[in-house]
Amino acid sequence: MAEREVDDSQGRAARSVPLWKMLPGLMRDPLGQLVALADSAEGEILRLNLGTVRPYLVTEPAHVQHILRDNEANYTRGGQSMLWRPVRRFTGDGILSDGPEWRASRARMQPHFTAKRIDLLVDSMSRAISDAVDEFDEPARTGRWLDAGTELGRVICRAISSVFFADRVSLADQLRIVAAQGTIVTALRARLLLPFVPDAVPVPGDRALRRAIGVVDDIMLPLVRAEIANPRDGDDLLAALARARDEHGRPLDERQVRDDVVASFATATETTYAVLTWLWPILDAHPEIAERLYAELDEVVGTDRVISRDQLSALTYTRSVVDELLRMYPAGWLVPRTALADDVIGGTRIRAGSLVVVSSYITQRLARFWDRPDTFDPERFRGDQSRRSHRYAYFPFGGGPHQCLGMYLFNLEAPLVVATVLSRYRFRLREPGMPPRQLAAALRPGRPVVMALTPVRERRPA
Ligand code: HEM
Repeated sequence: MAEREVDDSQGRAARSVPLWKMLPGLMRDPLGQLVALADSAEGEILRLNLGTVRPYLVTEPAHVQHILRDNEANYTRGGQSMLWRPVRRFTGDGILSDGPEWRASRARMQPHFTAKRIDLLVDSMSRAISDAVDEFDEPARTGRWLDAGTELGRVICRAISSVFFADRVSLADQLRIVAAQGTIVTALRARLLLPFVPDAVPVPGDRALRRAIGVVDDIMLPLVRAEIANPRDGDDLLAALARARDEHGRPLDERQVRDDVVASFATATETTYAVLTWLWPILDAHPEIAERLYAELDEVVGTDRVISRDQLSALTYTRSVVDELLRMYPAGWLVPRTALADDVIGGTRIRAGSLVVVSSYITQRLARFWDRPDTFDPERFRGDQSRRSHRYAYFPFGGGPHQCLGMYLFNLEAPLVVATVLSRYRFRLREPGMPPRQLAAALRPGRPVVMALTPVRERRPA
């Protein structure tokens, strides 16, 4: 199955895996095949031979740490990197790029997303989520089917919009942006799967991508222009970036503001939506875990509408369910880089200019680091068991200087959404069973998750 390249320079050459030989399995279950390959390599770095593109597949936690943190300067997201080049058509050259533009964006945005800053949002976010979840009362009474993804999109927008644009973008426009992002994520699949095709050569999805970017720009650009012309005092990201100055003391141009607000809103909604949509089929498939979760919610939240800070801290099982969701379905499953200079990792030589692929999905399912890796088991994240063998055996939010900016936001928002919905309603899926995984920029379910809700009990008046 694998051949070793001949190389007499420093470090040994990576074992080359001719992926075309595995094509039938790869077509059926690409991620499953890559996990099996990584398991059999026992930590060795592999070179996946896809013909014109030959990425290194790096799965060992210590090697992941080398790329994302210890020698991160050698591994860039800039240039022609897989995933990032097509993503930048939508998000521009700011926070999702690399080099000086990224550094400047990160420095401007970081203060908005610190643990301390996010902690101040507990009460307002909990209220916003409660108000959004109130809208399930009617479909729960009538038994109407709901698309979990669409409904979660609405709840998530209500939860986080104040962080991004105060009340400047209506819920309807936010939902149009979220829908356009869905089109973009899917339209980018061809570029993701065909990283060697230059931008000038059209691939399926290009037209849908352009149209969807147009939808976002039609909403955001006039707004950004108006904010720059008349800066506000607000502490939302849009107001702050519209007031910001670059290192020469000049205001940012409208493109810079648009790119960073759009990039962070898109990553915030897309990832949260993707992870939480997996929750329903998972709970449906594991009634004992669902019961345990309901018991905690019953005890801690009871009939309260708005979850308090103390209640949130007491929701430890809910937290573990979310952590385990992030292990098995990490939305940011693919973290590619391009090596700038030759390097040696664990004795294997990495050649300058080549693509290096790190994947939380693969590492978080390695049998050497995870007992029963394909079993959903929140107990892994409880008490003593939560001690990891290696920091980078679990890295749903990446690591090093590019570590997810929204980690604290997600860690606040996700348990609040889960607890608010499931303390009030039980659900029934229209189509039981786990959906296939859609390999797009985020790891989404490959079919809609449709469900009906029923109220747990009569609600206490507000
Ligand atoms: C389930 C939730 C989320 C997951 C799994 C996730 C995952 C990730 C990962 C793996 C990275 C590292 C990318 C890299 O190293 O190249 C990242 C970066 C990033 N994430 Fe998240 N993310 C999530 C939620 C959010 C939220 C809520 C926000 C809202 C602000 C956000 C904003 C960002 C941004 C702006 C970056 C780029 C940071 C940088 O390069 O400096 N993410 N995320």
